[in-house]
Amino acid sequence: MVKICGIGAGYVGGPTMAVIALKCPSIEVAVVDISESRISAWNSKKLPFYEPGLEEVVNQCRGKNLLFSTDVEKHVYEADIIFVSVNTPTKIKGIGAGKAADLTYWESAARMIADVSNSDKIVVEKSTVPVRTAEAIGKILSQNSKSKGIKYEILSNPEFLSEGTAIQDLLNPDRVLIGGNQDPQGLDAIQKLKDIYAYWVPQDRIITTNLWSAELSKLADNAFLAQRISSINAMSALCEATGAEVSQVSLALGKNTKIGPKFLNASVGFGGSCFQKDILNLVYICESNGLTEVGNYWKEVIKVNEYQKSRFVHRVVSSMFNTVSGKKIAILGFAFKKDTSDTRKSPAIDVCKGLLGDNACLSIYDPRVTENEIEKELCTDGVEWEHPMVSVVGDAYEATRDAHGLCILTEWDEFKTIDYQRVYQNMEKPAFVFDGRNILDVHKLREIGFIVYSIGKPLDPWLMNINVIN
Ligand SMILES: NC(=O)C1=CN([C@@H]2O[C@H](COP(=O)(O)OP(=O)(O)OC[C@H]3O[C@@H](n4cnc5c(N)ncnc54)[C@H](O)[C@@H]3O)[C@@H](O)[C@H]2O)C=CC1
Ligand SMILES: O=C(O)[C@H]1O[C@H](OP(=O)(O)OP(=O)(O)OC[C@H]2O[C@@H](n3ccc(=O)[nH]c3=O)[C@H](O)[C@@H]2O)[C@H](O)[C@@H](O)[C@@H]1O
Repeated sequence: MVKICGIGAGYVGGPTMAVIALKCPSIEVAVVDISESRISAWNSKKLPFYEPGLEEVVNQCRGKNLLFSTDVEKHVYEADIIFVSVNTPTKIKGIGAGKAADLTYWESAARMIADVSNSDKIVVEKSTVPVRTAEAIGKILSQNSKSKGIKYEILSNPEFLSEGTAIQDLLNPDRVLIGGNQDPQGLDAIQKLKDIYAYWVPQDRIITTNLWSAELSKLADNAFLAQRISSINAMSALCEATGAEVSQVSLALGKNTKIGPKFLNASVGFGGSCFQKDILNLVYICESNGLTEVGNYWKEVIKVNEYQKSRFVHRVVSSMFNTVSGKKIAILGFAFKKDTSDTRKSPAIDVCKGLLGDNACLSIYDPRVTENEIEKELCTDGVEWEHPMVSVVGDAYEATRDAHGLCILTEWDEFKTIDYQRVYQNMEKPAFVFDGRNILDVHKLREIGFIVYSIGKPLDPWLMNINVIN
């Protein structure tokens, strides 16, 4: 029986390994992590994060051919194939700080693999890594196992799932990308990994390339997606200045088959743990290769994203008579997108911090994010949570009661069906709505009496003559 070990039980490692276990009943899958709390959550009824469909998949396989353990060494020792899905955050200090990927976790996993292994292994890079990481990992593995005569084959098999739709994405991927050495051993390893995916993925969706193309394709993929969002967000600012409507512009663009309709929703800015970190990493790689202009090109994607978030905060403050000091503002949605409990790099963090900087009182509601998570994100730099200006509440009506304004920061479906008439009655007047996700019906809200700002839509007459100073 083939044995797989997945190192890293996070948003990628957990769902990916669970789907492999589901689709390959004859393969034993062990998911290991150094975090005891993560592993005990995977072994409990309440999984470590919310992801639609994940619980069902885990419940079908856990205790059969899927197990979660902190006994990292044992399962690495026993495995034929090791998937490494550890975190690769942006470095916060030292050379390349603020841009380069921090490969500490990866290197420590590689050294541990070399230490405990006693048989040949295929090591699969699932984490997103800088191009040519496989070369470094290969050296660490081979140099540290020389005396044992073990052969390692390294494959790059980047993950393209999106949070909120991870299970669907894994069950029915657009494509699976496998990069490997183009020599007989490398091609043999590629075939072995292809055989696993072939249990459920059609052959023509499994693409094979050399190692460096696979590693770089993942960074390019995220950079292209984020670039589309920054492009439409840049257009949204121009729409507001000219009377065009960004959703109509998106529709027109999306009907061009050369462009396509996806990733054209203007928003308060993109979030999530990866877009920013992967673009910064790409910029660093460009600069390290002397390609300053190329790096500068990609940097602009992040700059526009920062601009979009601060533009939103300025709209809120300037619309409300240039002061939000002491005013209650309801924040609806804190996750970085709907259908996830993940708050990493959520635009809500910067918007909340911006409003708190202007002394607003925030009442925050998110259907899936806990108070603990919100506290962790907002209380950086040793700030105490006993923040009299922030409260986390259990529903949208409570959040909006006696508020002067409400901000939609995540596109949760339930925010579309709130009784806005009731919300209006219970708010201070004039009552403001700032829709950072363009999910509400602006005309209906205006009929109720709200003053409405919706990203990239024609401005409310109230807001027309207010200049946004950045
Ligand atoms: N979150 C996402 O949607 C996607 C993430 N990725 C990439 O996948 C990688 C992982 O991302 P996430 O799952 O979001 O991160 P995560 O932070 O949720 O999970 C990483 C896990 O690895 C564990 N870990 C770290 N070092 C370890 C070691 N030496 N031994 C055992 N466990 C160790 C950590 O304790 C943590 O639980 C990153 O490179 C990311 O860029 C790729 C596609 C999608
Ligand atoms: O490497 C990764 O981590 C993953 O990053 C993204 O997935 P994810 O961040 O989970 O979610 P997305 O749906 O891409 O959304 C990212 C952010 O962009 C925002 N967004 C997305 C689409 C859009 O049209 N407009 C927009 O503002 C979302 O609200 C969210 O804040 C990519 O879509 C995945 O292919 C990739 O595997």
